Amino acid sequence: MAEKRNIFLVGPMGAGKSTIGKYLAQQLHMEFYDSDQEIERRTGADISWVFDVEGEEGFRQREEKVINELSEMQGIVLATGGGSVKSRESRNRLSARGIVVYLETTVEKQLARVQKDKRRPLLQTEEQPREVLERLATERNELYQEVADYVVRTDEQSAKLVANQIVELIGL
Ligand SMILES: Nc1ncnc2c1ncn2[C@@H]1O[C@H](COP(=O)(O)OP(=O)(O)OP(=O)(O)O)[C@@H](O)[C@H]1O
Ligand SMILES: O=C(O)C1=C[C@@H](O)[C@@H](O)[C@H](O)C1
Ligand SMILES: [Mg+2]
Repeated sequence: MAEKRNIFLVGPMGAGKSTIGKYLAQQLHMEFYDSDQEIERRTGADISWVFDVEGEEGFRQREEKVINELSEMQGIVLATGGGSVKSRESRNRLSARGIVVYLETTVEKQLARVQKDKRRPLLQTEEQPREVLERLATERNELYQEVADYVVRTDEQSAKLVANQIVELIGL
């Protein structure tokens, strides 16, 4: 039997990785995983708690381990954490083990989608959320581009329609 390809979604906070990933997995009858949710499941705590107790460095170590283990599976859709591409190891593993789709959006849309949500520790600082998101975009957009097989905009249509577009694009 042919190897079942994985689909890995990368992109910034509020791009829609978790939401679109679920639709995509439903449409393709694949299993859905989310690295943030997997870290929460394993620690029994939410992401903000892990950042508070272990620092971003501790969170990144957990994230790298979870992505390594999940990406070894076959036939899954994986929504990765927004900062996971900072790890060269994770970028290499994602590229080697599946089709990587970069969900691209604007800082404006990110703000509208995540501003009221208190679960993103990097936005719970003194710095204005817009400035944080712009800084992260400057640091990371080229990493998303580097790892991506496909780039799909998520600011112009609903999450369901974006999932349909991905199915057509990758020809599954
Ligand atoms: N294409 C879309 N159109 C409209 N709303 C969307 C779209 N995609 C996601 N959303 C909404 O934006 C919010 C954030 O989306 P989601 O949690 O999927 O982002 P994420 O990329 O997983 O972010 P994070 O990296 O922080 O986990 C959710 O409330 C979701 O319903
Ligand atoms: O962009 C980031 O660094 C993050 C994105 C989220 O998915 C979570 O992994 C966490 O809030 C950090
Ligand atoms: Mg998510």
